[in-house]
Amino acid sequence: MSTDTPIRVQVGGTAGTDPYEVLIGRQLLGELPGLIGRAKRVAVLHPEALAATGEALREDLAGQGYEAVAIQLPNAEEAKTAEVAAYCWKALGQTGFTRSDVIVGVGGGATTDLAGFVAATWLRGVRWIAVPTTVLAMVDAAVGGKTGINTAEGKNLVGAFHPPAGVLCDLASLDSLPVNDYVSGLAEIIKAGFISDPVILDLIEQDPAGARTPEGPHTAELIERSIQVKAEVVSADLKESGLREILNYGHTLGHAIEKNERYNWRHGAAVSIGMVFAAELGRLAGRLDDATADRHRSVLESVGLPLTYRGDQWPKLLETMKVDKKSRGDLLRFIVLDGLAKPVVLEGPDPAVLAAAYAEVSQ
Ligand SMILES: NC(=O)c1ccc[n+]([C@@H]2O[C@H](COP(=O)([O-])OP(=O)(O)OC[C@H]3O[C@@H](n4cnc5c(N)ncnc54)[C@H](O)[C@@H]3O)[C@@H](O)[C@H]2O)c1
Ligand SMILES: O=C(O)C(=O)C[C@@H](O)[C@H](O)[C@H](O)COP(=O)(O)O
Ligand SMILES: [Zn+2]
Repeated sequence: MSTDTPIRVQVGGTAGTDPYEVLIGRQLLGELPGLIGRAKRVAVLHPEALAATGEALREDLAGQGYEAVAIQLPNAEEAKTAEVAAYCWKALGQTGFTRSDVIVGVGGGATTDLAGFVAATWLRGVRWIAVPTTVLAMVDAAVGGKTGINTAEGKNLVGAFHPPAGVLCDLASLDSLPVNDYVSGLAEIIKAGFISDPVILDLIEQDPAGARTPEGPHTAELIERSIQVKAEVVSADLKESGLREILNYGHTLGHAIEKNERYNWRHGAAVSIGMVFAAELGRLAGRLDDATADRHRSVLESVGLPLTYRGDQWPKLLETMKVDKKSRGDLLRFIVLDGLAKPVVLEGPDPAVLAAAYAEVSQ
């Protein structure tokens, strides 16, 4: 991909939603003023790990005449709490942040989820721009307008649908990402492959080692294809009244594992195990063929993602899954595959089938 001209993917613009663009390329910060528009104040929310980036951006915006403040957040999931949101609300209040001002979230998915949530709740909604700096945030978290925080009872239990005004994916930011975080993002890329675009799986299988680094031969294509999948789905169903549930493939168990690990695991690692579980569930429910189910294990393992979790945790995980957002009353619902790229909802599976699927991923 030429990195001079960014790739532009349009999201939304249907069913009364405002359209916005996801830009993929390098040196994209020049696009920010156009997105910020006539705001007087800009709040740059960034994680501790990107303190220098956040401050440089604040200075740059201040130099352009904006009243710019930087708000530093804890790294990773520690940012996705009610306390951190309240800290941001206080900072915005002290800055005199109005409805015409703009929030910029620069960081991984935890940062963009929190920044978007603060934007959704401040004055009942202000504009925000996502500048994702991890693979996972580029291909998934920053696109689609799901924003939120975790509670002790579960992942993302509090939140709002509040799409950004634009998303700037600067591939250069991936150079500083630790390999574990890079690989975590591959889980969502692989998810996009299984639910919608199998070329993604072919590209990773051709060169799994290359897929683990930003220098890999297919990095830009993998990111772009995954963003296309996400963009198509959320454009058709922003508020998850149907189709959007397919993006939750692997997340029913994945989120329960994250809660069980007190949010100390990376999201992609938990979703990886969740996808192996969902594949086994699909197979045991008589829907998914053996080859596609087995392909989950091989492709996830080839890039270094985990496939198994502690067997003795099943009763707790099952309890947590009951408050998954796809549940309806007492009915557990899962996304499974009816075949490659054919996601469907499996409602109320037999508890024995669920336990048998978990036995296949338990250590
Ligand atoms: N809203 C959605 O649709 C959606 C979709 C998928 C995932 N998510 C959420 O995204 C979160 C996971 O996001 P993530 O995988 O990006 O993890 P993350 O945001 O926790 O980032 C991982 C770590 O990398 C640091 N970091 C970020 N960018 C960096 C860079 N360029 N160089 C060095 N360090 C950097 C972060 O500070 C953090 O410590 C989860 O909370 C998950 O629930 C949301
Ligand atoms: O965008 C979506 O919709 C997704 O389900 C994408 C997931 O990768 C993401 O982790 C999302 O935050 C999960 O949403 P939740 O509603 O299950 O919390
Ligand atoms: Zn996810």
